[in-house]
This record gives sequence, C-alpha cells and structure tokens, in this order.
Amino acid sequence: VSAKEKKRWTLNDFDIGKPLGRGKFGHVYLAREKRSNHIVALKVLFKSQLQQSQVEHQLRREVEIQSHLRHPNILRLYGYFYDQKRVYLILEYAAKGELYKELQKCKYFSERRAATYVASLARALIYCHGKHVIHRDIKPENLLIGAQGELKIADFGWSVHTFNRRRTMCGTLDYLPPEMVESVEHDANVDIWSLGVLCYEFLYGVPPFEAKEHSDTYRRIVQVDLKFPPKPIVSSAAKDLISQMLVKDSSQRLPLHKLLEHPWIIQNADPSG
Ligand SMILES: Nc1ncnc(NCCc2cnc(NC(=O)Nc3cccc(C(F)(F)F)c3)s2)c1Br
Repeated sequence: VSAKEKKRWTLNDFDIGKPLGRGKFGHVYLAREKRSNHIVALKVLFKSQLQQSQVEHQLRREVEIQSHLRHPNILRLYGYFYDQKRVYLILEYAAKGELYKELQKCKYFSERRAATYVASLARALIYCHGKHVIHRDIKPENLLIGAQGELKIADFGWSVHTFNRRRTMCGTLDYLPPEMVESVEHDANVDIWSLGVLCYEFLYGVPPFEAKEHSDTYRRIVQVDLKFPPKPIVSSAAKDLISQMLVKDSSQRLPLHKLLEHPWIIQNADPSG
C-alpha cells in the first residue's frame, strides 16, 4: 500500500486473515488491502487501553517517526486509521514472523547467524541515528524476520526524535543500559548497549544480566557484571565485541560504524544481511 498520507483507510478496505501474534496492547492480523491485493499486518489497539496507559502521545510519535523511516531492516508502518473503539496500524508483513520465537526454538544462534543479524541491526540503527531517532527498545520481541530471512526492527513505540527523554519503566529491564536504569541523561549510545545485550543473547540464549529478582538485574546492569558461560563455546572475537559494547560510560561504547569493521563481524556476517 503506498503511503498516500491523505487516504483515509477504513476496515472495509481490508480482508482480515489469521492472527499473527498477540502484543501487550492488542492483536495483529494478516490482512489484504482489497484494491491492490497488497498483504499487510494489521495491529488492532483498543483506545480504552491506550487511554488507560496514557500512551496516546507515544503512539502518535511512533506513527510520525515511522512515516519518515525507509530502510530494509526497519519494518514499515504504512499508516493508521481508527473507528469508535480501536486504532489500527497498517504494517509491513514480516513473512517469517517473530525472532524471539525462532531464538526459543533454536535455543541460541550460530556465530554466523548472530553476526549477520547484529550487522543488519547496526546498519538500521546507523540510519535511525542519522535521522536523530533513537529506538530505545531493542530486544528480541521487537524484531521480526522478512521473507528472505532478513531482520526487521519493529515497534517504535518507545523511540524518540530528540535526546534525553525520560520514560516510565515497563516490560523487561534486561535491555536497558545503566544510564536508563539510573534514569540519567541518555543519547543514541543506549541503542549500542541494547545491541550488545542482544548479541550476547543471540549467542548464549539468555541476556547477560538476567537474574531472578528485578533488583538483582538492576545491580548487575549498573555494575556491568558481564560473565561469559563456558557453554556454548563462543569465539573470543565475539566476546571482545560484546565487551566493547557493554561499557558503562556511554561515550566509550564501540560506535556502530566501528562495529561493522570489527573482525568478528567481518569474518561471520553475511554481507547481504
Ligand atoms: N509477522 C508480523 N509481521 C508484521 N508485524 C507483526 N507484528 C506487529 C509488529 C509491530 C510493529 N509495530 C508495532 N507498533 C506498536 O505495536 N506500537 C504500539 C502499540 C501499542 C502502544 C504503543 C504506544 F502507544 F505505547 F506507543 C505503540 S507492533 C508480525 Br507478528
């Protein structure tokens, strides 16, 4: 569906198909736009829930930010519409589904698959940061897989245009860098930290600072209590990259363009992404 901003979409423009997934705020369905036969994903959100959680402004910001982003590793948000009780997001359909399910199934990824995903995420984040957009919520649940196996960052519900925005903590702490956990100023380097957490989880199947209690995860993050388990066996190049990203001082984290030149990425990432 071409994003003709003026076009007023309604539910009647779509044939609704199977449910694709269930998010916190609503369900996602496969759908086909009747005139073009274009396949999309339709996320249905209940206005009552959005009002209850006071996130309408975040949703508006997501739609605004996403309308300017065009990148092969960023899931398109073509537009939205609403009726009496619901808001509908018209999204690009990711044919191979949710990455977190794939990670649960495989337990952990090979170094080649992990490096290919990390490189494509780094390219997408370089693009976002170039437009002063920080995602701030990079985690497996927000990653989808396209028809050719390529990774797509989705759900910019937490992204911001400007820097140092406060945010209410919700969902898992695992991916938050120290500066966000300590709610101090933060900048685009927060996404580098989260990408480092993600790289660790791709290779070991669990995030690096996971703990039973919230308070323990909090302490492990702010102390950067980074340990590499003996199993599965992971190359020292991969550990070196992760150690350069999970650095407390955000200005000392490996810049994303340097990440793309790191030996582990050069040796393992599939150039096509
Ligand atoms: N196979 C698939 N192919 C395509 N999509 C799929 N699932 C949907 C992925 C999403 C993309 N973008 C999203 N955005 C939001 O959910 N935004 C959102 C929602 C509630 C509140 C808020 C806010 F108000 F808090 F910001 C923001 S969900 C699947 Br499964």
